[in-house]
Amino acid sequence: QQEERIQALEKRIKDLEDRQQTFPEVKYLTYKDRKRILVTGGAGFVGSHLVDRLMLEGHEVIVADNFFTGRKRNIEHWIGHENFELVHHDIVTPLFLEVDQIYHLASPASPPHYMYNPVKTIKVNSIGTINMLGLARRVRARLLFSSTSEVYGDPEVHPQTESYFGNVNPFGPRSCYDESKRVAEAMCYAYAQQEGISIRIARIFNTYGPRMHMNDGRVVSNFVLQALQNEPITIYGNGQQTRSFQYVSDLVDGLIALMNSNYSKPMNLGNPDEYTIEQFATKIKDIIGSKATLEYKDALVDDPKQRRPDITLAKTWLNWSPKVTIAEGLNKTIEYFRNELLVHHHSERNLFFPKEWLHSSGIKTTIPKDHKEL
Ligand SMILES: O=c1ccn([C@@H]2O[C@H](COP(=O)(O)OP(=O)(O)O[C@H]3OC[C@@H](O)[C@H](O)[C@H]3O)[C@@H](O)[C@H]2O)c(=O)[nH]1
Repeated sequence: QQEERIQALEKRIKDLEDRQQTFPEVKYLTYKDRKRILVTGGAGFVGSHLVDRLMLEGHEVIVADNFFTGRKRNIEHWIGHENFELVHHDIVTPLFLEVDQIYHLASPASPPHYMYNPVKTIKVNSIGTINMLGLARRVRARLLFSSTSEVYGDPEVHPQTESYFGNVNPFGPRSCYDESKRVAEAMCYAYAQQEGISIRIARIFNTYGPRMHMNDGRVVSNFVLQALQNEPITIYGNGQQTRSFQYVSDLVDGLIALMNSNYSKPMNLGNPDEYTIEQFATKIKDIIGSKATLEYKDALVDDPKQRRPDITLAKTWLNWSPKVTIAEGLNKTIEYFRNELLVHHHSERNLFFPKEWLHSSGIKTTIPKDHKEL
């Protein structure tokens, strides 16, 4: 009987040991170099990739997220790490923290998500941004605002330069997003002028990659999931509208470079690699080798007809340009969604961690067991 009890205890100890969390090894920064950084929307698609990079670089990171579109599992590999903190918070109510930098990313970004609750979309970008600028003023932190290519609306200038004022419908289904992002840019300008706040504005163009939600509804995740399941690929309108797609790691490089630069006017961050939506559907279908057919649906109201960033400013000021080709980026994304489709139980995890980042900047790493190489 004693023997049995010892065996049971040994099993319990082993189970507990197996459950122990291991973290990717982060760089050590001294207190002089280590920053305390708030990432609003840090559990979202772009936010979580940014958090990975800031953590690996050795900073203290606080994520504030209301989990409207963000997910705990995007950042769960950092929960418990001494440099990391997750706050379940909706920034429409003020937040009092002591930080050096704020990456203000909180906002639904996919058209079906931001149109789902347009009042909330307006609130997060207006009241939420005022609250974050107020926080920046109180603690004298620098704030980077994640603006969007949608400030150009349905552009009549192509490619879009930062000096173009845009062609936005102020009264339509997209206006909750486009106009609230525009007013947020105006708020950043006003706070910089009136209160001396250090601000950065990234106008982010279409971005894709692992950790996009299965229900995201944007074109990349829709087409990849449809092609993988041999379901009809839904093209809105005639498919002749264009978009230019950047892989998420390029965007993260750009965001960090912009934050740490001395450039305080709006800057485009995107990949000028432009496709019609019809071409893009065929491309994804071919890479996957899918039998899916193309299905043409009604066009969306006010859907921009063309979009491509002019990235001269980012090249000049940040020495930044996108590195990941569409083939590389799509392969990683397709692999991620393939794994997502295999998950049937909560215990089957599909945690994505970008391993290539672990090997950059000489960071020595321990890779958590659950993380799948893509
Ligand atoms: O299933 C789909 C989804 C989308 N589309 C089309 O594909 C194009 C791209 O649509 P997405 O929904 O991916 O993204 P949009 O370009 O409309 O908006 C995006 O712009 C830049 C960012 O700020 C935001 O992430 C998002 O608002 C649109 O023309 C859309 O009509 C389809 O044809 N089929």
